[in-house]
Amino acid sequence: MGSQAIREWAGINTFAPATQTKLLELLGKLKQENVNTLTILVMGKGGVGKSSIVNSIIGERVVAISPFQSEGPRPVMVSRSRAGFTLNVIDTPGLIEGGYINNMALDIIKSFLLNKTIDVLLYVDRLDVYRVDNLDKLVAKAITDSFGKGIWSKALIALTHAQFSPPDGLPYDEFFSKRSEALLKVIRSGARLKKDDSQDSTIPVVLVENSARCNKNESDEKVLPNGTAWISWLVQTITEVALNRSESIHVDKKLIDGPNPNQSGKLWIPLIFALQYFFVMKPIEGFIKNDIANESRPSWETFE
Ligand SMILES: Nc1nc2c(ncn2[C@@H]2O[C@H](COP(=O)(O)OP(=O)(O)OP(=O)(O)O)[C@@H](O)[C@H]2O)c(=O)[nH]1
Repeated sequence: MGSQAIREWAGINTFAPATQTKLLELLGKLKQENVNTLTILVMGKGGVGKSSIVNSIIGERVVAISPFQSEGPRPVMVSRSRAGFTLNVIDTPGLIEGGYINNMALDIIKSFLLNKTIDVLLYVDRLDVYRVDNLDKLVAKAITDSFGKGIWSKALIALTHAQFSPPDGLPYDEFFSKRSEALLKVIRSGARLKKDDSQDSTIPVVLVENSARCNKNESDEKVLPNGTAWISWLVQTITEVALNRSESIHVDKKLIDGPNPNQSGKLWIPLIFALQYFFVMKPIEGFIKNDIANESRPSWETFE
């Protein structure tokens, strides 16, 4: 954002009064803990609702939404301030292109994030999906390879299209819990999180309905089919993740470049030389010495 003045977070005024009260209370809680800036990185596959969720949080149409791939330039950071608190939300391009990890997008995201600190990773996917597959695993792996396992301690998952009726009369909360479990399992596996890893235990999952046709309760708050006011729930969970004991992720050159494969290969060179010396050179040397010792001397070398 350079030296540009950060715009006032006016979009908060578009929320229902009850939601506004809750959000201001959460901002107060963050400030109480000396958190005056919060940077949220939004990532996920294409078309899952990443840009829509950015608009939903900011309360304005700040990034372009498209049923096809968004045309707007991304990554893009949207910053808003309110009562001395600054919120930065970074929207990123989808991580999958034609069935593969979009490594170019990943590189662009990494360079964009250089010298920034990620306080929360908002991993976005859809609720109305019945299976997880290898691509989900690859996305989780790509994120871990880029920012380290620690990023999952600062992560939460948002499932969009939450105003959806599960098939075959399956209860809504049951479908939600099955979908979350399946996604968490594949993410853990892709991110190589082990049972005793601190990142593993608590990746919260929240539901989001970005559609303008989202149902509202009597207080005019946008609600899920189970009655939960989701904007407050989302911001509350973001606040909890931001305030958890794990460190935010500072993206520096070392993190972006990762371990240099040439460098790590070089560590083996002295060992290989040592092994060669003891197991190849030494035996050959011994063999030659032995051979010389055993060699019967030619007659012309013998002085009588
Ligand atoms: N019904 C419904 N539609 C949604 C929701 N979130 C996003 N959409 C729609 O899904 C489409 C894709 O949304 P985007 O926000 O552009 O998704 P994205 O993840 O940024 O997509 P990429 O640009 O491909 O990375 C748009 O047509 C949105 O209107 C949601 O919660 N409910």
